[in-house]
Amino acid sequence: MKLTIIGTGYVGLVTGTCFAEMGNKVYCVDNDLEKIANLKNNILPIYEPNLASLVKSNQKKGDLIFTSDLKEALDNSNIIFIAVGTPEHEDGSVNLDYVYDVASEIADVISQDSLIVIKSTVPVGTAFKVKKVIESNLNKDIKIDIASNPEFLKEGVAIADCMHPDRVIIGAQNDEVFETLKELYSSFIVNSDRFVLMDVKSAEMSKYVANALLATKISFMNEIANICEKVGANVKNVRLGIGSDKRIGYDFIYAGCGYGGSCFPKDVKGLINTALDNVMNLRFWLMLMMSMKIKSLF
Ligand SMILES: NC(=O)c1ccc[n+]([C@@H]2O[C@H](COP(=O)([O-])OP(=O)(O)OC[C@H]3O[C@@H](n4cnc5c(N)ncnc54)[C@H](O)[C@@H]3O)[C@@H](O)[C@H]2O)c1
Ligand SMILES: O=c1ccn([C@@H]2O[C@H](COP(=O)(O)OP(=O)(O)O[C@H]3O[C@H](CO)[C@@H](O)[C@H](O)[C@H]3O)[C@@H](O)[C@H]2O)c(=O)[nH]1
Repeated sequence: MKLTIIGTGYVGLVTGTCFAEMGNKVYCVDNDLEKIANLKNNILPIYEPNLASLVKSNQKKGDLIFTSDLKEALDNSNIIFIAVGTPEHEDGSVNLDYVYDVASEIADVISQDSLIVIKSTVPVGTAFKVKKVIESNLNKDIKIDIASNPEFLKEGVAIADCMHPDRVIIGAQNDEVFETLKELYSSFIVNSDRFVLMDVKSAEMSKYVANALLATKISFMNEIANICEKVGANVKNVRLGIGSDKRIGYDFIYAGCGYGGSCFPKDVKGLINTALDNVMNLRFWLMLMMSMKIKSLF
């Protein structure tokens, strides 16, 4: 298959390279000219075991193309992944500027019917907004399909996570899109049970909920570690004791100094903001309505 990945950062570079290794032709686009120039010379912005050799061999074969020319990429592929950053604003809400900039840039240069796949971690509803931005800026008659395909790789074991995923979540609106993405991922997944197909919004939500639940496990264990220290118990033994219950599991209950990483802090805040924007406001609105009703009785 012929693909474009827009945003050649941690996620874009790793997934683009893995797709190329599986026999696809992949255009990795970035607007950071220095990053692209370096990648063309096999100079990588990150270290991941095995990544450098895969980049080198696939670039040599011509299956992995680094470019800043979005038009060249889109003219040659009709599955387009968006993998740009979604950092946090100061108030903890998600900064979607990079995502929407890419949507406008796609509309400017796209020349054929395409499937746009959102791989960046984005708040629920963003994929449909991206589709709207593209469609409202198009000046040609082009069909756009949209899908959500959140990424779950961990830094340090990114290639292994990408090549052997626990699951691949695909959120889409029609069977054709499900089939296209299942075919693309079929070389990573032999067991078809590991495809989780759903609607677009549930896929977007799943990514935040997974990170928030993992972060909750760690935070809970950190609190337990404090108590263990006070009472003379060893949290490492407690981890072994509770992890053997498969409903709890051994992973993500290692106590430490508090979770960090590039995603947990911002994604937990992202989910809180979604709740505040939706559920909390709704609660406020209902309370206001009720108090107005009570007032009207007197
Ligand atoms: N890093 C991780 O471990 C990880 C794992 C899973 C999901 N995610 C999510 O994936 C997304 C990407 O994360 P990342 O860590 O790869 O980010 P990153 O900052 O490493 O990479 C983003 C890239 O996008 C490029 N970019 C920005 N605007 C562009 C544009 N208009 N055109 C072309 N390129 C553009 C930047 O130059 C940069 O190279 C985020 O939503 C993140 O939350 C990250
Ligand atoms: O038992 C644990 C596991 C992790 N951590 C901490 O949690 C953070 C995140 O660790 P890890 O998950 O290994 O790294 P990330 O690369 O940040 O990956 C997380 O964030 C990514 C971005 O969303 C997701 O794709 C991954 O599935 C998710 O694990 C780090 O500060 C770890 O030290 C602990 O304290 N205890």
